[in-house]
Amino acid sequence: MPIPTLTDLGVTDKWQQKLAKLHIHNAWDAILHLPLRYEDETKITAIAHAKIGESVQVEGIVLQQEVQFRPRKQLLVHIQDGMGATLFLRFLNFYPSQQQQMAKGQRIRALGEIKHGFYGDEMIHPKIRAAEGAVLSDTLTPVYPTVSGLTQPTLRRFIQTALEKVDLSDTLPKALLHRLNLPDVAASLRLLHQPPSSMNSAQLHNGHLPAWQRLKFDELLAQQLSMKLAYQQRCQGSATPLIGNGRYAPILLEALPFALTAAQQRVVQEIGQDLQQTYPMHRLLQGDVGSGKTVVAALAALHALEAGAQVAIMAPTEILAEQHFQKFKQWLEPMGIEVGWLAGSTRKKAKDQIKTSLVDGCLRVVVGTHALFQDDVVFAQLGLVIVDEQHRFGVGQRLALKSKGQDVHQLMMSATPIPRTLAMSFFADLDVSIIDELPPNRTPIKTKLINSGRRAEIEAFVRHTIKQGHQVYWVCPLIEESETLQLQTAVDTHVQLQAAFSEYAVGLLHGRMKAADKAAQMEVFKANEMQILVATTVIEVGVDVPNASLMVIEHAERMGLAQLHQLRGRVGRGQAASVCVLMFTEPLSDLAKARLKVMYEYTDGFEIARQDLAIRGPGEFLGAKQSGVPLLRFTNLEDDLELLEQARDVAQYLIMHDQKVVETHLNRWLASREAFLGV
Ligand SMILES: Nc1ncnc2c1ncn2[C@@H]1O[C@H](COP(=O)(O)OP(=O)(O)OP(=O)(O)O)[C@@H](O)[C@H]1O
Repeated sequence: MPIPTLTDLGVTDKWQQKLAKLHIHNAWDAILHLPLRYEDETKITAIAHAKIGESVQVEGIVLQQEVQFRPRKQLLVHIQDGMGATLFLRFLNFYPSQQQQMAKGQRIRALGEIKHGFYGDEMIHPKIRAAEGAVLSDTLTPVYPTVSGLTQPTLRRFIQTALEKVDLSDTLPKALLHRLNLPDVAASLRLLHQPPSSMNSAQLHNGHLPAWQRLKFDELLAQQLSMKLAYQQRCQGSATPLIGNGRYAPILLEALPFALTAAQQRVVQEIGQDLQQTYPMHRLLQGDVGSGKTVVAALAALHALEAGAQVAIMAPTEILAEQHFQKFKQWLEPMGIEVGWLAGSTRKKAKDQIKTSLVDGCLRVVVGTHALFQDDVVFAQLGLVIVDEQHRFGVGQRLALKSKGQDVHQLMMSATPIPRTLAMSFFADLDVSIIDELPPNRTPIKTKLINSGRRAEIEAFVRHTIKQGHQVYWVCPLIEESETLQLQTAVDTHVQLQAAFSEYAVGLLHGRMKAADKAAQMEVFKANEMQILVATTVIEVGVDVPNASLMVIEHAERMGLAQLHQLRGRVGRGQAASVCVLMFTEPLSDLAKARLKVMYEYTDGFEIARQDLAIRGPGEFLGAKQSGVPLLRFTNLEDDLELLEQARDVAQYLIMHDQKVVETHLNRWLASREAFLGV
């Protein structure tokens, strides 16, 4: 049965516009609009028994009513219940009609929270009704999130009608629900919208309540089903299988100054197998900072090249793309493979040349930024796309890239470790390879938390580090003075450090510099012709200078965990013992303290990501808005891992054995635009 529209429910246009603001577009949306809290109008509480902080309904006769003008205009009503106890009702805004309703001698009911006031116990702005003829309701009264101009009774009426008109027969088989110990969906929804008076708010807001578990399960199941179907669809798609002939990869392995770690070997194999399939690879390569993803990407590229395909490597910033470009050139050109470069700042003539050689197929490998997505970049035979830091690219860009070559193989790399729960939930349509091992002989990075007042000590330590032959990053969060954020500018710091370290070369790198200037600074730093590099967070991702062993981060308290972890990962990449100094300025917020503590205690990216998730919640963690990652509405992934695992298994089972259930369940859940698809 189709889901009724709002018009079917008898909601007029005027109200539909209000409901749209609450993201309610049809009857199912209305049903999923769950109460914020509940009011108890099922009973009358004796004033003497009402506790401070409790929301109750009392009944009494008005003893006195008074409009006061100091300290501000307010209406004060004093009532007394049948047992002789009294209570004040206070209104800061009021109408003459209310004054009439609460005239002296009237018997009224007041519903609100009991507070301890100046005159004694009181309710502020309680809901008032005449006691005469009033009945007690059978169920708790839901209070919904609403918008101005849409009152609770009106909204309640719409939702009530929706509950009556929508076919709430269960989408899941009884036996399955029984096995999972979940209640039926209609009962669950009715319970949350109209709970019996025997329940209280705490019980109703407990996520472990069977009714909540059922909604969460349904939501997770719908998510898992649609991702699995997307995955199936991909597996039915066609892509050119890339069969490597072993011509290039062994040459690179031979030339590297190190042997691959076991983890690198494993993921290279996983990728190699994917590339040989007739459907497109969508693989996410995860590895902590410095775990050696670049060489894995290069081996994947060589595999595709051996099979005669073209390869595009894309990074989110020019500095990172440039670095990949240099590495790929260094590794591939000795084998006679030319590597092209295409970024926003590339001059038109050079761009045109690259484009021509991509379309005629002479150029087999190109590295660049999102400039690679432009419509006029056409490939003769694109077979593999490698996207670094994939979470930084919008979905739109990824799709644009997909359209470059019919169903090309895609390898996405991420140094932001995604905790298992999130990966399982949101990347169920991707295959994931994890490099869970760092190259050998790395000395763990030592993290020090130092108050910015102790700058002189830090400078002494910088000098000591340089004397040992190593280099230093000095990171400042902003480049310009901002009144609101009194952050020290990188430009100022550069001047200061130049003065303090006049015997050394001190460079500067910030986001407003031209790409070529940035690249030039990096080159000088890499060659150790510069000992200190003052930088904004442009160096956050991917910069690889193994000789740098000290990182100083100013105003670390202002940065997020993922960013700090990425920054810290710029050191500890060689064999020297590395140190990361997190400078902070007091006072510290609780959040800042929590973050700095995590940075001090953990170095493992996955553990930091887990902590980050716990501190910020999945929404912010994933940066849903930018990444377009769909979010769940009822489920809290940290608490509901078990449900997620069940939903995953059930989804797998249903897809194989019960198409009908899959269809009905998805039909219902996808009807809500604001459900997990979140778009
Ligand atoms: N198996 C290995 N043994 C020793 N060194 C390695 C190995 N693999 C990579 N390296 C070196 O480790 C450093 C880090 O590698 P790479 O830049 O690929 O890291 P990454 O995973 O891309 O990290 P990030 O996300 O921080 O950029 C590089 O200098 C690289 O040459």
